[in-house]
Amino acid sequence: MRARMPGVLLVLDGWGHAPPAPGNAISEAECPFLEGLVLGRRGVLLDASGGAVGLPEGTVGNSEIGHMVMGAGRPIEYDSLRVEQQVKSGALRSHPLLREACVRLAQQRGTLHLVGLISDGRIHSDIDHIAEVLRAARAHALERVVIHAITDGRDVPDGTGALYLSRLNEIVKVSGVGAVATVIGRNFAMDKSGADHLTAQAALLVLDGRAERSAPNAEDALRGGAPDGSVTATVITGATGGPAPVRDGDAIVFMNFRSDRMAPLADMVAVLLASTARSRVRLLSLGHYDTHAGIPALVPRADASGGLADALENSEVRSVRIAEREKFEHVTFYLNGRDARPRQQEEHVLVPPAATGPVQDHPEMNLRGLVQAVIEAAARPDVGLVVANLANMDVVGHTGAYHATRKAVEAVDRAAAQICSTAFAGGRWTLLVGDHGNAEQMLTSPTDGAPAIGYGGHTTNRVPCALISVRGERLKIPSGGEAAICSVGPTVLRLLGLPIPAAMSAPELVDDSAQPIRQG
Ligand SMILES: O=C(O)[C@@H](CO)OP(=O)(O)O
Ligand SMILES: [Mn+2]
Ligand SMILES: [Mn+2]
Repeated sequence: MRARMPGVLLVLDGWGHAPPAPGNAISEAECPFLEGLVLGRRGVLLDASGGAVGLPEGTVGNSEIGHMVMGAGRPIEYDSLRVEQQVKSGALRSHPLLREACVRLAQQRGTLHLVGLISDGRIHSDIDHIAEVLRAARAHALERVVIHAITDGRDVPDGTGALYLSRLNEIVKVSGVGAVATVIGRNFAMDKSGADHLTAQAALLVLDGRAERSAPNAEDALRGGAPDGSVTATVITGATGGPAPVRDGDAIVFMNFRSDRMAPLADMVAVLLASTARSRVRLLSLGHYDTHAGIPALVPRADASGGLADALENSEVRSVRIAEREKFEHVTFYLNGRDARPRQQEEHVLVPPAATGPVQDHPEMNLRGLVQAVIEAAARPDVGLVVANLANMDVVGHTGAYHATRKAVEAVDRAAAQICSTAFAGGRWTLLVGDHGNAEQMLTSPTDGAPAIGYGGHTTNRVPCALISVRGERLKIPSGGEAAICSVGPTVLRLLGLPIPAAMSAPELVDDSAQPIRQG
């Protein structure tokens, strides 16, 4: 079926809104098109963080929850919220799978290994969850518990790694059990680019204590001057008295609640264990991981089905999903409610990278290729909806490189303007929205009163959402005064002229009073 009113959904990744200020790479960039959308009457501001989308209150948004709730048309309890609920209720500590693992370890004097990102960025992990599992280990009187610490510097300011490792040592001291056995940066342990040699360094460190260097304690592992995310594999000799290789019968708990960046390591660990006669090692993960290994999760995922993808499929409306590598899963798997089933009416275009090397050296990434793909798809009369993610403000923003991020904003501005005008000329509406803030705030104070330092992470700021419509409709915030990016799914369906499923409880944002849509 052809959509009566075809359109384009552009997710401008990391497009948040904040008042003009130093460190606001958007207000300080030359971006007349985006600025006009926000300042003019075409746009509204939407919540993209905390409880409004299904995250714990006060938590910054992220690309997974952002795309998921846009597609689902309602807030979805994110993994971090579910873990937090289980911590509060005590259910995590007494979880049957954890209990079973601990009982076995206690009987056989095995070692519990915890592998996790050590920060409170709360995008992939929270250091407090480690404290909770250590309490469980203590309750079972486990003698050997070791922590394989992954240093962050992306979800929290770079350079704070040592602070978090000393906080971890405090947690260990208070819980009376555990020791940090190894340290490695997230750029190795949580690589998801498919660079197996990076993942392997982390896997061999965890499994066999294999590393080129050692340090007497965790904080000393950071003394080499590398960014926190790039700390090379280090064995800690002090507390554990040398490496703590995984023996058959041990248990490993992956402590990140988010899957995407931990799944490659978890999978490699599973394969290496099986090939080295350690198949009785119990593997568990805090949240559900999309692995081949099928690792049991302590906290199951929330259902995000019944959203945009199902509605498009049911109405037989064709959509084309377009992104560069970094955000490809977001416009497909996550937008579809973490559902990888192929759909007949859906086409995917993976835009290849334009250049190699540090992204801050080519902040425009491959916007040229992406714009071309969007324009080609939008020209096809059989395509009802084109969805594309313009990743630059997030991907370049994460480097913390301010000047490059401004360039990224300017490149996105030009690309979005070109797409909108071409779509408009072809009779299509375009809805533009951020999935969470990033580029609008690139300074932060790590502790109250401390001077601001550079920061490339996500924010809790609201995000702009704007409509360029052929029929002249505008967006409105429903009475009550607030809306979140969960409204994107129903708004897209409304603009396409399709029925909105009951599961999408968020209000659509099309303002009838400005330009009534003739039904039928
Ligand atoms: O890169 C990532 O893993 C996170 C930040 O840690 O960002 P996003 O949610 O945009 O993927
Ligand atoms: Mn994002
Ligand atoms: Mn990001």
